[in-house]
Amino acid sequence: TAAAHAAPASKAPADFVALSSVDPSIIQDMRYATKVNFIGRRIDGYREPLCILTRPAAEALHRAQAELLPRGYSLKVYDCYRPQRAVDHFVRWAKDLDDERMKAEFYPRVAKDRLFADGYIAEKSGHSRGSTVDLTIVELGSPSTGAAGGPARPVRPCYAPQGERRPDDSVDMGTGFDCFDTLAHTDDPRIEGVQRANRQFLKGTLAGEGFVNLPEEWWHFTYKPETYPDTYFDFPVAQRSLAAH
Ligand SMILES: C[C@@H](N)C(=O)N[C@H](C)C(=O)O
Ligand SMILES: [Zn+2]
Repeated sequence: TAAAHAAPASKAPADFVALSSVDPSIIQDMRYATKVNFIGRRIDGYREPLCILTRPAAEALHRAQAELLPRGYSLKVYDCYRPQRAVDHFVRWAKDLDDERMKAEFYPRVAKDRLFADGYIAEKSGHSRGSTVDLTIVELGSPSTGAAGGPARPVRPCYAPQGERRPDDSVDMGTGFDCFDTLAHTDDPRIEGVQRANRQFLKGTLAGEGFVNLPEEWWHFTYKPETYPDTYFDFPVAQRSLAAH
């Protein structure tokens, strides 16, 4: 097997693009640039709430979006290219077993020291290779929720019914984004009816454009073939990291 390459450069290669330059209609709700995520702090390396991807992955999302818009739906991305320093932040956080500030919402039923072993977070992530994306589907016309905004509310598990868990304009996928729980497994048999149909709608639409789903997470997809199948980039998430800047 080919060795994994680290890429320390502070700039992205020329074939990385801002998704908004390829498709401005795809909604962006970049959780790791905010405190609304499983750590509860902004993640290292996310300088701006910006979706960056390799051009082929961005163009494939654009094709998927072109199928969804006439049907009254839009894609919404939660995470795209993820610098290695962000993954290192996840790893550091995971070792601090005393920090469970977001457990009650994001991983109530999984021990913190199992999150990597159970496949919910990776020490070497496909996101750092630039062709992996976390995303959902939004029905056009739904009131935008904005992850970081909204009034204070009681904390509820990410697998609580849609009307009880953290507000999100996503169609009902049965859990929220980054819900580290077996209920987030794409084909979990307890997910039925509209929720199962919504997961299949997302997976089927993206599969048609070359994306492969991670079975542990209904929201996680990798475009194949990857432009950089074994390079883990570390440039920050910022416009100025991109060649066109
Ligand atoms: C952390 C979550 N959003 C995710 O992307 N998990 C996979 C396994 C990864 O870290 O690559
Ligand atoms: Zn992911």
